Amino acid sequence: MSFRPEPPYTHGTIPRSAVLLVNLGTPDEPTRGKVRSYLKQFLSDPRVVEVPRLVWWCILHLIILPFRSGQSAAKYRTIWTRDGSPLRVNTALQATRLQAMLTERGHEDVTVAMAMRYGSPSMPEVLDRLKEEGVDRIVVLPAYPQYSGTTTASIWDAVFQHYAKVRNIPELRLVKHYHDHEGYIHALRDNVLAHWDNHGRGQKLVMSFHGVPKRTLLLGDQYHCECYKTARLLATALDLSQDEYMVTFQSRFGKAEWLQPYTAPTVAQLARDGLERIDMICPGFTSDCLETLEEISMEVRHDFEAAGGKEFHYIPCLNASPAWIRGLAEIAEQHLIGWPTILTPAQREARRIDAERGAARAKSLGAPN
Ligand SMILES: C=CC1=C(C)c2cc3[nH]c(cc4nc(cc5[nH]c(cc1n2)c(C)c5CCC(=O)O)C(CCC(=O)O)=C4C)c(C)c3C=C
Ligand SMILES: [Fe+2]
Ligand SMILES: [Fe+2]
Repeated sequence: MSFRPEPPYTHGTIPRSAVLLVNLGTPDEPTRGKVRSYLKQFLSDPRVVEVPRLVWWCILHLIILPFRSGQSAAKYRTIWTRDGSPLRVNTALQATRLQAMLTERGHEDVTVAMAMRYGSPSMPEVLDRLKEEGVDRIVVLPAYPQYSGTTTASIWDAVFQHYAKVRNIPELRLVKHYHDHEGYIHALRDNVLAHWDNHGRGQKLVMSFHGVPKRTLLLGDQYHCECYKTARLLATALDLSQDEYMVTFQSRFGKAEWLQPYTAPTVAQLARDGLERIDMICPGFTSDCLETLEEISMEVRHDFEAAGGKEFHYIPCLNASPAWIRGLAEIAEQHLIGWPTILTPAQREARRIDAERGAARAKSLGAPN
């Protein structure tokens, strides 16, 4: 086996640290072809679908991809923005703002980058770029507050698969979860309070999390418990009693049982029970995406109204809200601890000389200015 080529090693360079924000991924365009290739990569991941590979290959290629790609593309078209998929736009903005926030907090020697587990910018592409930039310490920060084998662990798989082909591996720290982190809970609370200030308050706050097969819970995945802990902490921060909020699970895929209660039928039942107004928040998604903007804010809204509900309020995700960027900076700082992210004057001077040397080397190799 041969390893990937390494950039030349120079004695005395100060390695940089990086925070890599990783989200799920999204198609490049809302077309059948692009959605198909995205779904193919996503749904071929054995962490996401735990069905024997040969059986699943047939189901995926003969049923799911031919039928779902066009249907999903049509849904993506309803949420697409001028700048592209909301998930990618929001994640990119979070990375830019996190970079600024960390610099403001004194961490001048940290690069913030973002990558997608499926699709682009891909993890191998971004990890290679960080190496070229002289990064030798990386905090991998998944966009998922709650740990799940289907999501967080799959990001780690991608990290390990990439570095299995690399000779000089950077120092790595993997953030497992932050479902109960103060910065995260406070940012959620601020979001809800801001919504209530502007639009008044509903009779119930429904907290909808992405579902996973129930089997994964029975086999030891802690995701379900972490969703409930987030919900409890948010309810406490908002001073809600038990009957003022509830937890549901959305986005069921396939015929197997997933975590219950399912969001859509539950919300319809609330309307039939006489609730006129509900507020919905999706705390497990840190960026708005297809699952929040289309499934919740369009489909579930329709289900609630069709069952007699009057007012359905969707509270947007944290996205790049100042409170959440502060929360992300605090989470990143806790994992950057001990790494030289704040330079001494001597290191700053050494870094300047490094940069000059790098520019001179690039010039001698004929790189444009
Ligand atoms: C097939 C099984 C799936 C599991 C298990 C699953 C878990 C899971 N997903 C997210 C977050 C997101 N999922 C998104 C889209 C999406 N999810 C699945 C399937 C599973 N997810 C599919 C097939 C799709 C694609 C859309 C569709 O065809 O329905 C997204 C949005 C992506 C976007 O482009 O906007 C997110 C985010 C979590 C957090 C999770 C488990 C905890
Ligand atoms: Fe999903
Ligand atoms: Fe549990």
